[in-house]
Amino acid sequence: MTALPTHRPFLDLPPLTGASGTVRLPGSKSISNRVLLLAGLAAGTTAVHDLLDSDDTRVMLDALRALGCTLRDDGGVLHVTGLGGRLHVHEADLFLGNAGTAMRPLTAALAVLAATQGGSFTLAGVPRMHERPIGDLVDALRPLGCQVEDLGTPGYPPLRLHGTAGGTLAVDEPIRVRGDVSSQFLTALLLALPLVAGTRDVVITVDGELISRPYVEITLNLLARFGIEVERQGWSRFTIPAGSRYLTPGHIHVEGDASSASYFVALGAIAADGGAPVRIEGVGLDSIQGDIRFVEAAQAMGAQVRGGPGWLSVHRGLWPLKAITLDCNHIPDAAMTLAAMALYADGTTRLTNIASWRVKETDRIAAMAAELRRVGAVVEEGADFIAVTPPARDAWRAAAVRTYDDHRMAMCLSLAAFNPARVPVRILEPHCVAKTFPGYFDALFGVARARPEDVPVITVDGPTASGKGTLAAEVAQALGYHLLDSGALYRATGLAVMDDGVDPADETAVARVAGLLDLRFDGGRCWLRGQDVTDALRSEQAGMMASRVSALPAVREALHGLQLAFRRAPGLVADGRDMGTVVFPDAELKVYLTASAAQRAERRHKQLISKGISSNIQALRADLEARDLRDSSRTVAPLKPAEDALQLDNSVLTIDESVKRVLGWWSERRPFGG
Ligand SMILES: Nc1ncnc2c1ncn2[C@@H]1O[C@H](COP(=O)(O)OP(=O)(O)O)[C@@H](O)[C@H]1O
Ligand SMILES: Nc1ccn([C@H]2C[C@H](O)[C@@H](COP(=O)(O)OP(=O)(O)O)O2)c(=O)n1
Repeated sequence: MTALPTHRPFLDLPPLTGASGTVRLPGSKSISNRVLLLAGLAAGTTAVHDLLDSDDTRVMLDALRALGCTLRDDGGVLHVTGLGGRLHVHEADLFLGNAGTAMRPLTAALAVLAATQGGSFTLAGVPRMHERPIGDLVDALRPLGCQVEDLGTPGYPPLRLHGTAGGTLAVDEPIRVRGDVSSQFLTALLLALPLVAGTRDVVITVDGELISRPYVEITLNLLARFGIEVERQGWSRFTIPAGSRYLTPGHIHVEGDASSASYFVALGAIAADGGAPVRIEGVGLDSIQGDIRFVEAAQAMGAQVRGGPGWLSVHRGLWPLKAITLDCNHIPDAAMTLAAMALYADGTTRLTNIASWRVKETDRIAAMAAELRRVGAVVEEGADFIAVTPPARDAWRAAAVRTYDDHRMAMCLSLAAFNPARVPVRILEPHCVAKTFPGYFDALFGVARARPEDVPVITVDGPTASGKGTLAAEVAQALGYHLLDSGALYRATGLAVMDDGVDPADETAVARVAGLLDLRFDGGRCWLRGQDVTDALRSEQAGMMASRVSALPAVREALHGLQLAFRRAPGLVADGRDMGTVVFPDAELKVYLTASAAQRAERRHKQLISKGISSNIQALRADLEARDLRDSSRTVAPLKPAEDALQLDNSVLTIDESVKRVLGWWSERRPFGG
């Protein structure tokens, strides 16, 4: 399962220039939550493969668990043992975050179950969820005899669903539901009403024009996988046949999220060339998700797309992209990505029939208009349309864009980083992507390229035990940047030299070892020639040996390219002795960190004790002073502050205070203000 992204207030994207390579998509949110509910209602155990791990699926899983379903994760396959249509738990308070795909169907299912088997359930979410309408669903449920109590504003969550055992529902007449605000109300009824289709057909009729039909198709498709063959007359009448029962298919595979694919289709159209396209795996032209038709819209704007079952391959065709006018009713979520592609079009792109955007995670029409204007676009918005005219080249602005706790805002706006003006983009509250795509930014940086000179670098140089490593790691973590512990490269060279029995004074031989260093950093551990050397690297012996071999010019030369390769989007924090003076002379911020020798000896002493290594503080101090002397008196790349470095003596500062100081300096240098 994917790790959730760290909550950080912002993530800065450097200007990006190209993209190529493969992205493996996480599972579809719409399919995941429907499958979970169906598996939870069915009898028996369903093995769910490739389930999306995200905020929205997590709240659904928590709800199923609270209702008495058994969930077992077996090496990435989730085994769900369902209720078999019988309530195991008759009272529960469920928190459903901002997941419409959990709130709507659970409301319908629990209303029906409480009304027939007795129970009391409250369903609540985050404040935004309490602004998202559910009245049309409640209006469909109440005439059946379901007791739905508004706990806040009528027509909006939170709700309480209750009833007494032995109740029956009035399902002889067709059940009417409005289809023109959200198709999720119809989906919710379709998923829940098989529970009461024992002895007679249950008919649902839709009032008004049904929007977002592709999502209803997903519902019908998945119901069929669970043994329920709904008969459909056009898009206005749906019949659940008498005797319908949820039957687990045993195993079910969740395909990749077609809406998530849209960002990478767009990326390919904007930034990949034919020789090295962006390949998307997990969803393909055979997808059951309506948003796969985003591909046609992207093609209309100029994307070159090939695809097959479970894959797509995209590169740039027309450039600039072609502005289009499109009715987006069939791709409500993915259409947002067209608004971002419009930044690179040859005129005004007009997306129409998108009124449903206004009742999603946020008012997406207003939010998109405001944020695209912030980067420099000219945007017109109406009740159900948005029209985007790209910024002229010199009108692009380095903007801090808001994301409104809306994953799609964050993912769409990241595409603004490909601007021709080479200005960076700051994404505020970027962790909102966890709603559907926790690894989005890693996936983006995995395929997107930046010019090295556009990738920001912060250097932290200074003597041993001044706290460089600690400070650099914390700053990198706060900014979401990569980390280069350059000392580790010299230490690893030292270890390899000792291993091979090479004379540390033989410059050519040591440089050869450095040039062939087989070193890998992974999950906070370090591997040398396939062996975990994380602890060995930190030994004082490795430090001393590193200090010796690092004085050899040929060794420094051999490690130079390796260090430069760490400069990758979104940014780098590099610690060492010569990061600011030699390796990254153009770094935007250079910090020279010092502390008194007494402080440093004491810190190292404590550090060693905490690792269970005994040491003598006097000897440590003598060693570190010897190392300072050698590091600063060598002829090549000696330890000294870069001319433009900011000095920070942290003798009397805590780690937190040092980190705050450096982040403060950094924010002053960024072009975003504040
Ligand atoms: N500002 C600070 N105040 C107190 N202790 C610190 C501070 N910065 C770092 N330390 C501690 O000092 C020790 C050495 O820090 P480290 O980051 O390993 O130094 P370096 O990379 O410069 O050799 C660590 O145990 C760390 O927790
Ligand atoms: N950029 C660098 C980093 C380290 N070195 C050398 C000099 C140092 O004494 C050793 C070990 O560095 P490291 O940063 O790991 O050591 P400390 O954690 O500061 O004790 O490597 C260097 O010459 N240039």
